[in-house]
Parts: sequence; C-alpha cells; structure tokens
Amino acid sequence: MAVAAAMAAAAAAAFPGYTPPLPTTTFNITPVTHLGPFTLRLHVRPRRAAAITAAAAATLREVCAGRVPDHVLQRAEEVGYVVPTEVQEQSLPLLLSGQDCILHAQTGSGKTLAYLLSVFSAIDFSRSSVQALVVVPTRELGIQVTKVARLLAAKACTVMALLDGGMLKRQKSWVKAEPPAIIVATVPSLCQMVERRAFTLQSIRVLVIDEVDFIFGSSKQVSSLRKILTSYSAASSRQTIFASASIPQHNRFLHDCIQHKWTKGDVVHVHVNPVQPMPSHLCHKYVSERSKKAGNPPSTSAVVEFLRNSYKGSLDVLLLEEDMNFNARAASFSDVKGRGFMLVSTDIASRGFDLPQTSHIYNFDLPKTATDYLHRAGRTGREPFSRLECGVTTLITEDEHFVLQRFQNELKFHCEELPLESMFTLTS
Ligand SMILES: Nc1ncnc2c1ncn2[C@@H]1O[C@H](COP(=O)(O)OP(=O)(O)OP(=O)(O)O)[C@@H](O)[C@H]1O
Repeated sequence: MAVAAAMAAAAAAAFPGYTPPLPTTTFNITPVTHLGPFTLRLHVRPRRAAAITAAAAATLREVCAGRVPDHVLQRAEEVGYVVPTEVQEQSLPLLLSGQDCILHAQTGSGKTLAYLLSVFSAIDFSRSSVQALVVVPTRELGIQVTKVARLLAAKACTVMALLDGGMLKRQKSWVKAEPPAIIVATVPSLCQMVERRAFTLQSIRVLVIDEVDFIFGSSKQVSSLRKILTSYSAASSRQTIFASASIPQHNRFLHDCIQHKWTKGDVVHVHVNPVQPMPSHLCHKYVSERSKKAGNPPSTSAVVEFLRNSYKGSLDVLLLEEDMNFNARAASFSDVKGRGFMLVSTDIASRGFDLPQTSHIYNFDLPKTATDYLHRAGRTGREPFSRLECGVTTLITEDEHFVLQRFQNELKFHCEELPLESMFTLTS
C-alpha cells in the first residue's frame, strides 16, 4: 500500500506554478500492526515552485506556433504552461506534425500536456463529431485529464468523460444528440458505448492510450484495447499516441505496434532520460523491520482508523481504494484536491495521479515490481516542484533486502538505510 503524505492546496494542482504558503510540520504516527510501540515521525516540508526549464530554448507558444490554435495557447499560458518541459520540447515537433509517437518519459514530466496539445492541433473546432479519444486506466486519472483538457479548451469544444461508475445511459443520449469533440474514457466504459452504438470511432483523428503498459498488462482489458486499436478504427486514418513512464521491453513494444498495426510503420519512440527512469532528485530510504511479515501489509481501513484517531482535529486523513463505491471515491478525490491532507491509498493512486505538492511517499509494503515502485515513487517530485528534494520511504522485512536491491539495479537509484532509531521514537 502506498501512503502519500502531502500538504497540498487545490490551486496548485489546477494551476501549476502557484505556491500556497505551507507550514512546516512534523507528525508523529504510531504505525499500526507490526510496529507496535514506536512512533514514526513524518516530516512535511513547505516547498516553493521552481522555475521549470529556465534553460529551455523556446517557449511553448514558439514550439506550437501555427499548429495549435491561439486560444488554446492563450489558455495554456493563463494556466501557467509557458515553458515546455523536456518531454514536451522533444515530442511536440513530432506530435504536431501528425507523427505516431510513443511518449516514454519520467513520472511527472508533463506527458499529458504534450499529447493534449497534439489533440487540440488535430481537431476541427467547427465540426460536431468525436474526433479525439484519450483512453486511461482509472476513473481518477480520467477525471484529471478531462479537467486539463477542459481548462485548455475553455468553451471552444466539448470534452466528455466516459468513466467507470458514470451515468452511461444518460451520456449515451448526450453523445448522440451533440457529439463531443474529445472523449476521455476508461476501456470498459468506452467499449460499452461503442457496442451500444452510441458513436463510432471511424472519425477519430487522434487516439491516445495513457499508461499504456498498465492497460496492456491487464488481462481483463487487453482484448478490448486491441479492438479499440484495430477493429473500431484504423491506424492509417488516425494519429496514435502511447504514453507511460515505464514501457518494459520497449523495443519489442515498438515492433508489436508496427506488426499488429496499432500504429503506422513510422511510429517514433520519444524516450526521455532512458538511462535514468527514476527522477534523480528523489531521496530513497528504507527501514528494515524485523517483526514485519513480507506480503502482509496492514489493511487500509486499519491504517486510516489509526491515523484519524492520532490526528483528530490537526490533519485530514483520506482514503482512496478500489473497494470504495464510486461516489465515495469521487468525494475523496475532490477532497484531496482541496486542502492539506494525508492520503492513504492502494495502488489505484500510483498511476498518473497528479498532486504536484506531494513531498513524501511512505510504502507500508514493498511494491511487487520495480515498475510499481517507480510509479508509486513518481507521485512525488513532479513538475513544477521537481527540483526540490522529495522523499520515498519504504518499510521492508529482512527477507526483502535483495528484492529492493534488484529494484535499485534495474531503476538505477540508491536507497539508503534509515536506522530504526532515527525514524522511530520509543514510546513505551
Ligand atoms: N510546461 C509546463 N509548465 C508548468 N507545469 C507543467 C508543464 N507541463 C506539465 N506541467 C505540470 O506538471 C505536472 C505533471 O504533469 P503530468 O501529470 O502530465 O505528468 P506525467 O508525465 O503524465 O506523469 P505520470 O507518468 O506520473 O502520469 C502537472 O501538475 C502539470 O500541470
């Protein structure tokens, strides 16, 4: 279970570059099951926005000139997207010329804006038809991407979210009556709508699959994803963009893209920071805990209950996990965007979740794979705060040392042992 501890303000999520004043706070937590009588000290630091890429040669407006409508660029600037991040600088010239692309860059590097600008450059704002489709793995990521797309579109076109737990029946008649230009969808909701003939994907100009390795890795979703890529629309008639911070065996994936006609034959792999997949400013620590049993993390509800009792009145502790109903998930999600908080979450929040001011991640269990570790860690150290040092602390058992070492070798990062006594204060 990943525990993202952060002091954040909603405005920072919606308006990059905005820095609300934050107090420095140290929280003492007594972890729940295996740690018994210890107090865990959580430090939450205030952090200031860093100037993003002062050294970047051109502004976003210059990179997109003549390709992205002026009103979209205007909105982007108002929101705070002025200078392109590295992945945007590298990919936008290709994306805006209509090239199929695999965007492969570190977590929090700004892939969403890169592919959305491509979407806005390709759609015809005067046409009433579904022209762009962004496929996401989770409802929460869908809400986030929809929000950025709406922010950029202002009222120039409609962006509809077709997400699990949504009102698909009602949305079906809306899509038919007034087709939105852009749809952001999870795979099951999208397939339901297409199978019920609410709309076709024939007129799609841009198809984006975000967190592509995650969706391909789900046995439940993979056959539907293949249909979206090949049966419902043809690669030759659209621009196809895949995005993720991790594309294991990317050469093989590139080969498959061409072989299976998921993309055109001249698809480009934009790989930013290939040598260092993990953002370098993250500070990794681990605590070896003798009484902890591998693969036996405390339940989320136990952790939440404990933390809520410990922080009554001083800190909001929120929960986000798959088992919650969609309304409760939506409430938690909008709450975390609203004020300072500590979020207790399962891996549902480990992909794409963008809370830019998250400064600490606490892994109560060791993630199963190096890729999972990378994505959980990537919830911190995100643009525009990425130049500041952020921390990832993982509780492991003695048996898990070698697994963590394997992750370090694979992702090329260094994880320092945190002596138990510097992290815990004996309270009994
Ligand atoms: N050019 C820019 N200027 C300022 N902020 C930016 C810029 N581009 C993106 N951001 C901000 O950077 C943060 C991370 O962006 P985004 O969510 O797109 O990352 P990502 O690469 O998709 O990460 P992940 O792989 O974790 O999903 C967001 O808060 C976004 O608003």
